[in-house]
Parts: sequence; C-alpha cells; structure tokens
Amino acid sequence: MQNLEELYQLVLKRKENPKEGSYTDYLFTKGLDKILKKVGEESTEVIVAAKNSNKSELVYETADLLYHLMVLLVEQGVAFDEIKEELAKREGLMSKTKDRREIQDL
Ligand SMILES: N=c1c2ncn([C@@H]3O[C@H](COP(=O)(O)OP(=O)(O)OP(=O)(O)O)[C@@H](O)[C@H]3O)c2ncn1[C@@H]1O[C@H](COP(=O)(O)O)[C@@H](O)[C@H]1O
Repeated sequence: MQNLEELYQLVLKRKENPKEGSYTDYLFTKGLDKILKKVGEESTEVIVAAKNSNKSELVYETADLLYHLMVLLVEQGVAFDEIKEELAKREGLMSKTKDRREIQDL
C-alpha cells in the first residue's frame, strides 16, 4: 500500500540519495524539460483513456501521471505539505459553482 504522500517521500529520498539505475534518478538527471515532457505525455494518456471509457487504462495512466507530478514537485522544491495546505484552504468552498469566493481571493 502506498499513498500519494509516501510516493512523494520516496521520490524526495531518490533526489537526496540518488540510486543509480532507478527511473526516478534518470528523470532527475535528465532535468526539468524531460520531467515536463513526461507530465505532458501522461496527462494526454489520461485524457485518451477517459475518452475511450477504458477504466483500467484510466487508473493505470492516472497512477503514472501522479508519479510524474510528484517528481515535478520535488524537482521544483515544492513540499507535499504545501499542496495539502492549498487543498485544505479550498475545503468547503468548492461545493457551489456560484455564490462562493473565488480561490484567488483567499
Ligand atoms: N510510481 C512509479 C512509477 N510510475 C511510473 N513509473 C515509470 O514511468 C515510466 C513510464 O513509462 P514510459 O513508457 O512512458 O517511459 P519509458 O519509455 O520507460 O521512459 P522515457 O519515455 O521516460 O524515456 C516507466 O519506466 C515506469 O517504470 C514509475 N517509476 C517509479 N515509481 C515509484 O517510484 C519508486 C522508485 O522508483 P525507482 O526510482 O525507479 O527505483 C517505485 O518503487 C515506485 O513506487
């Protein structure tokens, strides 16, 4: 069992202690452009899977996308807690499409 925060921590560990031959290390070595390319590719694959109503493919590609997003966050120096805090700020504000404060007003 691995939740998203655990995955983030594992990726962070790879950044701090590079493990030769690991795919995560390969991405960090290649750098930002490569990571962004993967995020773009995996996003597209999520869209295609959903468009094809292929649930198992959607689950698989979503996991790929989340992993690559975690690599991007670590590469950019964004802490997982910053994402949690941002999500927490939005709690309760997203249930209505009208008559709610805009997120940028927070
Ligand atoms: N969740 C993932 C994960 N999801 C996807 N991937 C890799 O992402 C790649 C996506 O496949 P693609 O065919 O798109 O890419 P590719 O052809 O292999 O490579 P490029 O296109 O990038 O050149 C595959 O090589 C997968 O192994 C992942 N690699 C690692 N993890 C997690 O990260 C942990 C550490 O991994 P390592 O750093 O490799 O030890 C693992 O234990 C997992 O928990």
